[in-house]
Amino acid sequence: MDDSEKDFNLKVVLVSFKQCLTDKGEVLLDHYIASWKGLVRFLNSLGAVFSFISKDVVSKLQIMERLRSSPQSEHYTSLQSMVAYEVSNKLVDMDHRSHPRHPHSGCRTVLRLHRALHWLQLFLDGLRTSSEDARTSTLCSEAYNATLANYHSWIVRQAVTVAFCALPSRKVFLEAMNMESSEQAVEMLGEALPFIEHVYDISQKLYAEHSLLDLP
Ligand SMILES: CCCCCCCC/C=C\CCCCCCCC(=O)N[C@@H](COP(=O)(O)O)[C@H](O)/C=C/CCCCCCCCCCCCC
Repeated sequence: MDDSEKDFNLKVVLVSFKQCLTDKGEVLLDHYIASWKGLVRFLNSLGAVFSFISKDVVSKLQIMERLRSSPQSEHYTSLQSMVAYEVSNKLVDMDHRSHPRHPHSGCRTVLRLHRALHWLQLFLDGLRTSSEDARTSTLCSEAYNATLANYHSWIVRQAVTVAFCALPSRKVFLEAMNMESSEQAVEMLGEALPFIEHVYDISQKLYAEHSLLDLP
């Protein structure tokens, strides 16, 4: 793991998902983007084998940041306002088209990150509940096969499987969280996971209500 990440505090990143949520159950995009930027920073610390993943996430975050700084930025303060604006203005490609008219809509872009958040939720819970000798590649694969793999091509799935082999041990992962001990790291995961789950569940319900879960 890259030494420059020694000051990386994953707790700040994971708990930052709590800041995404308002009392009214909105998911704020600025905090959502910031949380993902923190995850990318951790991903980059794992080495170049994950760069193809990191580049994809960064490209999606750049799309969202462009929308947040555009003349329409007021419509992109939350996932809820984004969905309402893009759906009502027909800015979302709702079916499988060979030449999408809105390949970089916020709804489509966030959906990819939303699916990845489900992977993260399952992976972190696996890390939290698994035995000390559990293989992180297995934890990652199980979470991936239950989530993102359903939306990826064969070639992406193969590349991901190879990348998983480069993952550090569970012990190294927990140490990377810069907590006092593995036990405290596991405890922190237990504190942070509900926030991630809540963001995921609200987003899932929002997308399902607007039939956006299968955007091409
Ligand atoms: C103490 C534990 C801390 C764990 C923190 C982990 C931080 C992980 C950071 C990011 C997670 C992965 C994000 C993956 C986003 C994938 C988005 C996606 O599905 N993109 C595809 C679809 O986009 P469009 O083409 O439709 O625009 C894209 O086609 C695929 C790109 C290739 C990358 C996909 C790989 C997914 C791997 C998921 C497992 C990541 C393992 C990271 C190792 C911890």
